[in-house]
Amino acid sequence: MPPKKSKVKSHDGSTGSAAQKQPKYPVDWPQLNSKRGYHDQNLSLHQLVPGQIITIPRFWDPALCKAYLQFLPTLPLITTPGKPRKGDAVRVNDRFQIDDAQFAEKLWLETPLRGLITGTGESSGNEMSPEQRRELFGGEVVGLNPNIRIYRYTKGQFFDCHYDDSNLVTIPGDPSIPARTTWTLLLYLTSCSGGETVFYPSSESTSKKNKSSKGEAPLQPVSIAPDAGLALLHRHGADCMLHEGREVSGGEKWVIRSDLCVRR
Ligand SMILES: O=C(O)CCC(=O)C(=O)O
Ligand SMILES: [Fe+2]
Repeated sequence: MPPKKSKVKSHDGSTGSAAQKQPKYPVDWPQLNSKRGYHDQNLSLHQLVPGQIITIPRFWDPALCKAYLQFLPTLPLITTPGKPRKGDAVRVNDRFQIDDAQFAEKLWLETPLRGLITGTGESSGNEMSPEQRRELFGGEVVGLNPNIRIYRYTKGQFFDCHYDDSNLVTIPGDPSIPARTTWTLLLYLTSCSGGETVFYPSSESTSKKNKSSKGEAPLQPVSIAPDAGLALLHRHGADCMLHEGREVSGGEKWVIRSDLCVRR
């Protein structure tokens, strides 16, 4: 059953909350090049809902997930303050948020992500022209949002239905790049019970991209179960699908969140 849509759209609260201050120290993230490396993994983009949801199974290997799962609990995660800001979705989890352009760049350059997104490193399928890639990702993808979020959901925690906003960001460098976020990146580090990320397609959000038309049977929710190493990308901003992170019923769900950025 799709959730009731409230009159006011809830947002992901990604522009930051006054209740959560930015840490001022550099974070010593574990190295991204795990022993097994990425090159022999036959990674590719899977368009689960064309133009809306893409998955990359086995994006991170088990050793890399493990290294991060040992490190991330040492960060000062903050349990959701009781009341969301007006217009923000109810999110009940533990979160660490930081503007870390260096780490965002590493995630972009030192993993297969750039190759997969720009088409220079894809090993199978998805032969797309540069124009098709621009159309799909909303422009020339130049990197990831420096705003990195780490989520931990334990039993009973969830992220209620919302839409993710597109934000204007600057990717530092020489020269720096003015950019806009177009797709959300969620990287799951664990598998767990419950905790699925569920999307509720509407004919408006999919008709342009998915050729569904009015009068067809109601579109079914699309559910993605957290799976260690799986990356999920979904379009956000004006064409974002309503979605939620369902309640975790067993184990822990750990996620690294950033966004694809296009040049503006
Ligand atoms: O944790 C999830 O499954 C969803 C997270 C999400 O929707 C968000 O970060 O905006
Ligand atoms: Fe979201």
